[in-house]
Amino acid sequence: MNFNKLFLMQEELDSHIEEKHGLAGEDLFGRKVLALLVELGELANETRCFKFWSVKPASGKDIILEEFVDGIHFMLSLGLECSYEKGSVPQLAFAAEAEGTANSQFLKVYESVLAFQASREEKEYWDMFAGYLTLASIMGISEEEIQQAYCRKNEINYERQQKGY
Ligand SMILES: O=c1ccn([C@H]2C[C@H](O)[C@@H](COP(=O)(O)O)O2)c(=O)[nH]1
Repeated sequence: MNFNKLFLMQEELDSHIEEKHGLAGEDLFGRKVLALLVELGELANETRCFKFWSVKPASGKDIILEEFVDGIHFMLSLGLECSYEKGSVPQLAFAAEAEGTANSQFLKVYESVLAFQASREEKEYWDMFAGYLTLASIMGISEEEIQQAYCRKNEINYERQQKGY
């Protein structure tokens, strides 16, 4: 996965949003952490993986992908807040044989987001990211799909800003 390209795209989008909303130079860490947790909840809701009381199926792949890459946006954005994109990006082994259920992996990712929030350390940052990619793997989402869906949503985010979102 070409993270350098995604970090660059995220940096441009974030700058655009911050300028537009007069937030340049402001500490947005806490708000971005909460935004990420909310996106995780939205994604979980679309998968319906925890809804043992319901027989309705998960949403379609496009919807799941869009929610998934909303989370990628905020993860990249948090990395930029902490300047971790300039460090050497660890090799993220895309979990080809991810074990566990989506439900248990969602819980692990929530935990890792909060661990990163508490420490703000680079190791915790990449652990969180790797856990999220493992979740993708469990859900049958490929690297290629993540890249494509990220680029598509990144464009939509610009359009929304132009339309006064
Ligand atoms: O500083 C920001 C703020 C928002 N977003 C993007 C990430 C998600 O793709 C989308 C979330 O918007 P909602 O649909 O949740 O409002 O906005 C960013 O990339 N950077």
